[in-house]
Amino acid sequence: MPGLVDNCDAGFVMSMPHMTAPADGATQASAHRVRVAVETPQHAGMADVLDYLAEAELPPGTLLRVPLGRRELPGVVWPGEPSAEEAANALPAGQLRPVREALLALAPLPPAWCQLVEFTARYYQRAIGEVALAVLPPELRKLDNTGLAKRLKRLHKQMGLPDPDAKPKKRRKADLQPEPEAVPEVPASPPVRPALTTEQAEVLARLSPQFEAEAPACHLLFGVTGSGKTEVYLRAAEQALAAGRQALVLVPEINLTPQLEARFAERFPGRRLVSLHSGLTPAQRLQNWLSAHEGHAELVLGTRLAIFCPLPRLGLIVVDEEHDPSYKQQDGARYSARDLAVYRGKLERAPVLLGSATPSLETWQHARSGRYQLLTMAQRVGQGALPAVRVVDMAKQPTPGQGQEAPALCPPVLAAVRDRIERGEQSLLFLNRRGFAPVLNCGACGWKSGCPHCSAWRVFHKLDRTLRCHHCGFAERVPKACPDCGNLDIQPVGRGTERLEEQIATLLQDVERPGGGSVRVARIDADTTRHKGSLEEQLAAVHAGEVDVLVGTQMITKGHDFRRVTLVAAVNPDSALFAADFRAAERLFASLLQAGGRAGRDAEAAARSEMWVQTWNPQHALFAALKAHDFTAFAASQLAEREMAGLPPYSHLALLRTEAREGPVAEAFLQQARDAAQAWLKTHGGADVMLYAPVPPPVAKVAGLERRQMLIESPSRGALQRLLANWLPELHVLRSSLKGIARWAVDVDPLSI
Ligand SMILES: Nc1ncnc2c1ncn2[C@@H]1O[C@H](COP(=O)(O)OP(=O)(O)OP(=O)(O)O)[C@@H](O)[C@H]1O
Ligand SMILES: [Zn+2]
Repeated sequence: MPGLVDNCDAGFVMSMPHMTAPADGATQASAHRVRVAVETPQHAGMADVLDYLAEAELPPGTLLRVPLGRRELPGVVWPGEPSAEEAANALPAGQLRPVREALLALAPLPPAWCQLVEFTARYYQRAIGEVALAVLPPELRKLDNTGLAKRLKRLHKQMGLPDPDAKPKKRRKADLQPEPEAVPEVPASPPVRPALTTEQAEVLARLSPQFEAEAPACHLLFGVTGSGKTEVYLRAAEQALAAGRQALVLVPEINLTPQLEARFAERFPGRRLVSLHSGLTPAQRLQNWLSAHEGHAELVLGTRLAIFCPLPRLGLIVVDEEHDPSYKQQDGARYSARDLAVYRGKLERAPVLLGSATPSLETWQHARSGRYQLLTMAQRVGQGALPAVRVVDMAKQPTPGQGQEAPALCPPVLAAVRDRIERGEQSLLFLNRRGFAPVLNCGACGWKSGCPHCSAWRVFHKLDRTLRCHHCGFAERVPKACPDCGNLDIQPVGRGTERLEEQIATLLQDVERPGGGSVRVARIDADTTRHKGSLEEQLAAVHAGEVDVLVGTQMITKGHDFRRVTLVAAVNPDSALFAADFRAAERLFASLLQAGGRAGRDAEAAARSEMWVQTWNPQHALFAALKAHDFTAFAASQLAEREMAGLPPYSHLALLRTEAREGPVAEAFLQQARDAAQAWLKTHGGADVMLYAPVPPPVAKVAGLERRQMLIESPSRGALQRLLANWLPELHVLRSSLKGIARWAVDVDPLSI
């Protein structure tokens, strides 16, 4: 296979666009050769660090604009020497094209940033240039020196800093380290800090020395819901800041950033805090990123993309809810921000704090083996008890009449909700499925609302009367009659949050609130929160007690510190129990425990707080662990199963996915890829790497393309990585030899298979 790769490279070298005679004509003897990471088209099989000529020596990390073919692209001067092979293939200076513009207004990206990007590219099997450019703020890639200087000027003005123009540009080259920050003025009244609980104090006592350690460790803060993990993050950040360093705090979802931002802003008045997530305007995102990169921002809060934010004085990385699947990027370089946080902490000698009440089994395993330090908080703050978990056997509930659907809530759960309303407390109903009904059905001919482009049903959304595919987005107005037989009576089957909200309002219409008036039911999910600020508004109404029953998807079960909720009900968790995916149980347990964790956070109401689970499988071991709030027991049983089955964390996985118009074409691609891999393994000794047969994923067709995937597994991460690095370049060639392959991609450490 290496032979094939070499040939392929050679073939492309001949037609490499940047190799054509220098159109720009400039090849002065005084020019300097620079290695530049650019986004080369992947299918071209080109190297992604290319040589160019610059008028002056440019420090690694300098952002530039370079010509590639007929285009002009952003690039980054890449550190390190070319490999022997690259050096042998290097072009004579006379054939190199000159750099168009070096963006010297921006301080070079730090070496640690380049190293993080390079590691990401290697590990997730992408090109360096692709990763480097993809993780920069999109706005930055468009700017030239003038535009950049303007942004920096604006930033400095906002921050009350001296005008950057006042300083000579030379600073950039002479002094790559940003200048130390002046300590901002601290306002007269310091913020109120609660006295630490015993457990918080113990955890922080163990964490403290890490801020001075030569090689700080990675920690798992394993704290039950409501144990006050956020307070630990705040105190840890305080220490980092006191040492003159910057703190990076990651949260899984954008919707968790505003409340965290508020808590940090309140605790750190006068300190510079910025957020980084995809919900910001491009200009805001650039501004915040610049502030972090220049070393002004002391606290950076963000979602997974923030892991790539350059921080010259990084002194702490917190990953809240570290188990959350949102930390895994789902396209391009499919990186795990949680895993990169661990790498980055080591690289930049910053302590890492992973927090969760239900750690991922990978992290849990590392904590048990001593690779991570385990910090435990088993008690809720201030006498708060965890809610009593009640598992309802749905098989024992009254059966609905012929042709009727069972009510959304069975009698005991409904009674419990009524109780809460009568006491003026809140209930939270958790259903992880949005829309009104997952499918419409014609009773006369059996027509169902399938998506014409996907192997999936289209979901009925009642509010705008559409049928919407949640896979490809295809939407149409709901038909008045069955498209096949004309029957007027087409019925929704199953239940999403929209329908649940409606049914709950009906079920509770005879209930009177203590203050008078009818019950107030609200819903929060991706559909009700599309507009900027709407989520905050809706959450504020819940916190203010203007809602009696809140219906929602997992959006409402994560992280929120609801003080009035004393009942949480999981309306229909069963579907996840039998999902084919090996992580389904782990994920369900985490989401139920998180959901339950929203109840009884107020000590005064904790004793009467409950979590109800409606299930047809009450005997499932997962519910026993949930009842006992026993993550440890659940993890032990899951780990035993994983070990037997040779699944993570006992093995390492990669998933090769491909899409084509025709299923057999996709299969043929994977089959040939598999043969090639096996041939490589045979000659290079990779007996411990296992290649499975290509299979369709659970939803096999999306947007008109057939999907197939192939699992690669090995107990050795190194062996798996070696195979991928040698094998994937060949797939670019294979793809061009097969007609009809739309795309292929590899997912290293996939979340689901
Ligand atoms: N030492 C303390 N004294 C008093 N109140 C505290 C203390 N620490 C935390 N709290 C309060 O306890 C509540 C729960 O804390 P927090 O939200 O940090 O819990 P958590 O562990 O992050 O929970 P979850 O995993 O559910 O998000 C918050 O209202 C917080 O203000
Ligand atoms: Zn579709």
